[in-house]
Amino acid sequence: MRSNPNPLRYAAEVNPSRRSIWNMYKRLLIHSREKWKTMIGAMVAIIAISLLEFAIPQLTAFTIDHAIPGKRYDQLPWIAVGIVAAALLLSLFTYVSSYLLSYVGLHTINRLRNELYRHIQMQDMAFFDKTRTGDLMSRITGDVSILQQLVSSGMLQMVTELVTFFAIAIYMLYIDPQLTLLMLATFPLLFLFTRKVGRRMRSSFRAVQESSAEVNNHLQENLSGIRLMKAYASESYEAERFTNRTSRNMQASITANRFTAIFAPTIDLLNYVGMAAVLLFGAWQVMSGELSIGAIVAFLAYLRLLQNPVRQLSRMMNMIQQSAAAYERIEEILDTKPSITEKENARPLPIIQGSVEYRHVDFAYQSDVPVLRDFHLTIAPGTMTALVGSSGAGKSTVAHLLSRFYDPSRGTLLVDGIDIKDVQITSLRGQLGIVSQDIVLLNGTIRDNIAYGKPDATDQEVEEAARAANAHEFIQAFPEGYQSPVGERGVKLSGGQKQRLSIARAILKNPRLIILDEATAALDTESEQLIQHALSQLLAGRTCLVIAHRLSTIQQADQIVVLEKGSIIETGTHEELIRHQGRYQQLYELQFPNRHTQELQQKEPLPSPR
Ligand SMILES: Nc1ncnc2c1ncn2[C@@H]1O[C@H](COP(=O)(O)OP(=O)(O)OP(=O)(O)O)[C@@H](O)[C@H]1O
Repeated sequence: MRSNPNPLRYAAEVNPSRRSIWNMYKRLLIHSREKWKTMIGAMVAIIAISLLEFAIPQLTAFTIDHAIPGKRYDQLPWIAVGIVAAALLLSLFTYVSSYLLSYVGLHTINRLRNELYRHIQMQDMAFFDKTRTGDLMSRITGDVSILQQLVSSGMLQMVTELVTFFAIAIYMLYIDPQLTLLMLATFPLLFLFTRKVGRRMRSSFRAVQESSAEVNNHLQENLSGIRLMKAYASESYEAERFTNRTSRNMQASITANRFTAIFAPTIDLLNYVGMAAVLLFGAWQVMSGELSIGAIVAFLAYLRLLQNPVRQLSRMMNMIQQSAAAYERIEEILDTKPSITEKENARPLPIIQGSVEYRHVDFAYQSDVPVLRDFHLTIAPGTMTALVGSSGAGKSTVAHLLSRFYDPSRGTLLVDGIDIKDVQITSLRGQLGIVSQDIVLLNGTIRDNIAYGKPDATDQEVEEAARAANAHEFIQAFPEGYQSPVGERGVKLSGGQKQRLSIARAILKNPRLIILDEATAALDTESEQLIQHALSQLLAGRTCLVIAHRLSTIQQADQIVVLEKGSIIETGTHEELIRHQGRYQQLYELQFPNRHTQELQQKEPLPSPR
């Protein structure tokens, strides 16, 4: 099998990319495109805010330069009304822009989160083999939420600050180019400083997010395996491991905060240097009569307005870098392409009869460790084939290939003579029923769980399937019957009851092909009989591939395939293989010492196994 071309990277390998901030904005814009009208509304409000912020100092300058020297008492009320009106409009537009941008932001983030979820779902099993659930969860929840913070409040602020900055800078250049250039002289330094610290900041934020994903992983694994932890009384051991992880997370946060803490005072310092220069030079110009007092007061007010966005932007740097680090982790998933994909011209698999052929199949999970070698097997429609062999021989792998969870590295797999790589994956899996020993019950009612493969099933169909699977009686015994909740917070079911539910689920789906991963755990005789009866209902007339752990249940199989180290070493019926006295007979002897073997040996020898 091909190894995943783009496995997710981890902290140590991370080198923050220069492009990720732009990529982040690009993707956010793509997702916000749909709401362009709202964005235009918000932009109009932002421009209005900038104009109003610009108008207020103008009124101050007018008061100082004209109203006061000319003793124009009549103008004072108008100036006051003007300032209050401008302030009212400013509040109104701030509210409008803030609401509209947060609306767009939340919408954008929602779309991004859904895109990410869909992309994760599309990944092949090799991706899930390599990636830890806690890590994926922290990317979908934690990292996306960090971006949410940027989009909902930060983007508004950034756009407002940038518009204000340019509007004021242009106006000031027009009023007094010398003074403005003097003031702007510190800005290249600011830019260089931001760039240098920004990248280091991002990798430290990245480390924070990686370590918090580790904390998530620990929680996810521990809480879902709480019984194991309690059974082995490993609480203090796990608590210590948890403390180590949270400490690493804390250390990473401390480092990241150090950068944040250096940042703001440095920006302030550079701002004050600029201000001192303006003040000295401006005062000198006033003294020499080149500039009015009103102009210098207004200029200083603009300077504050100009420095504000810079100060805000520098504070936001923290948020931007944190978001860029989060975005890098999101992008890694979005850039991961599944290796199991449909061909462009894939067609739906027609309703099948159920013949299966593995044609000289080789397979490896990791390219240097072969798992199946030249595996060749033909299964006739409506028959039962059992796979037996030592643990790790490759039995489950044979079944995984049929579900197209993985693709063979060589050879082909045909269903009804059609290469499964040529058909749409959903149409293949739609005709396949899997009854596995680790039964997954989802949060929902018993009915939802049975109807999982056929959501439009009627109540009658659900009940028929449950009856066929010997599950109806115990379901009825619950106070809420089919509507009883199951899953983490639902009714508690025994192992045998869960198995019967999963058989009912498969019966309702009515597939032509069944993969049955037999339970290893022995059940009590009554449950065993109920399950065997349910299974016989399920298997009747269908093609069935059984991964057999207990040889008692497969003696009626049409063919038994003995696998060792990924190759078939014997094939035949139960009787044929017992007579052959090979590996199957050994396995059988191990499970049932002295049973049948002697009896069969006394009969006429059967033809040799194929
Ligand atoms: N997802 C995986 N990634 C890497 N190696 C795997 C993976 N799944 C199985 N293997 C390896 O492939 C080999 C065959 O595994 P498989 O599960 O098919 O054996 P099995 O015969 O079904 O075993 P068992 O009877 O114990 O369930 C084993 O060596 C196993 O370690």
